[in-house]
Amino acid sequence: MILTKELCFGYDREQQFRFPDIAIEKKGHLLILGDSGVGKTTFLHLLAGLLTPDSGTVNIGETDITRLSHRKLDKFRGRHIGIVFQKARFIHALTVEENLLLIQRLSGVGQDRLRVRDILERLNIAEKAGARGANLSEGQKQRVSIAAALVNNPNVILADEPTSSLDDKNCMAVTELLKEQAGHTNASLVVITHDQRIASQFSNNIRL
Ligand SMILES: Nc1ncnc2c1ncn2[C@@H]1O[C@H](COP(=O)(O)OP(=O)(O)OP(=O)(O)O)[C@@H](O)[C@H]1O
Repeated sequence: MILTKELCFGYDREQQFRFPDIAIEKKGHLLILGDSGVGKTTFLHLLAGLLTPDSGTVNIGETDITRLSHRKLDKFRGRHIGIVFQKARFIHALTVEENLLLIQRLSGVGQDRLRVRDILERLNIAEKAGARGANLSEGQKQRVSIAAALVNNPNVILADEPTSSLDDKNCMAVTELLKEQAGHTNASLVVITHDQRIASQFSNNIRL
């Protein structure tokens, strides 16, 4: 579950953002639409605890993440928040499987090879487990990015423009996949985008 209240943030004094309150239950989805520059990524980074608000709260389950120390927040994020970045972020010297195992180890949950295999199979990229980043297509990189966000079974999945570089067919498939995976792990899903194509796939959406 994710709940925000009266979130305000400014990179400087000139431009202050005030975000709408959101409340998403387990297995709930929210699509956040908005034109370029309105603050979508900023909002997502506040939800992920990557930025600290000037005021307001972000509750994930019972925890107000705005009150955690940096160290506790890093640990909390690793265990409970999965972020699908627009561009896949992984270590190219390692294989897909090694990258996912590393994410598990760094988050302190312990390595679970079966979970890694399972998530790769569900995302239809199991045959790429031994491949390195440079040898993957854009669509495959996108799926690895989703696998990386989901490998620790997060309570909240935050996706930053997950479909912007995809064609119509893959765009629909990735959105469905995110919703399906969120349902599978009882997670709350927040997707931010300026991609109007996916608006109809979400019954719950707001515009910034
Ligand atoms: N690190 C930063 N320092 C200062 N200003 C920033 C920083 N990051 C973003 N901004 C500014 O904050 C505003 C909102 O940026 P943000 O990336 O949140 O928008 P967005 O809606 O996600 O845009 P886009 O759809 O183009 O990615 C922009 O005017 C941007 O220039």
